[in-house]
Amino acid sequence: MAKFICSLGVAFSGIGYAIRTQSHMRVHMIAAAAVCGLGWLVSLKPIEWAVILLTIAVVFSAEMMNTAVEQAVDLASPGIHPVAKIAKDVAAGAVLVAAIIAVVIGLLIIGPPLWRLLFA
Ligand SMILES: Nc1ncnc2c1ncn2[C@@H]1O[C@H](COP(=O)(O)OP(=O)(O)OP(=O)(O)O)[C@@H](O)[C@H]1O
Repeated sequence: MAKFICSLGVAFSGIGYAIRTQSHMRVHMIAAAAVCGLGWLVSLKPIEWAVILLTIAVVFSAEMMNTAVEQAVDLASPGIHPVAKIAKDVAAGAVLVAAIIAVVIGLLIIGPPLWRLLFA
């Protein structure tokens, strides 16, 4: 049990580090809060909330994995190296893919009811 609590502690510490140091992480959090607010406004169904929350989790996780890759690469290769560049660029690409898909999912799920609420 103590080991589990310790693992939770280090995981929360990792989340805190990402929020404190990564401006993109804070942008994702603001976007997630805005999406949740809009979801509440249009009264999403439980399954729609599930998809939105899963999407938010994927984006947050991708950003945190990107941060982990950046730190590991800086530790392993403090100098400029083409392989270090590839590792960081691919990790950043993963965040971009997740963020683009998240925007598409948000538009598909929240777009139609929001449109009706505003213009119908
Ligand atoms: N050691 C390196 N060798 C070669 N290129 C690097 C190296 N470190 C960073 N780069 C290049 O600079 C880019 C930015 O790297 P950096 O570590 O500054 O990330 P960042 O801008 O802090 O990313 P984020 O904004 O997500 O935190 C990388 O995607 C890569 O193209």
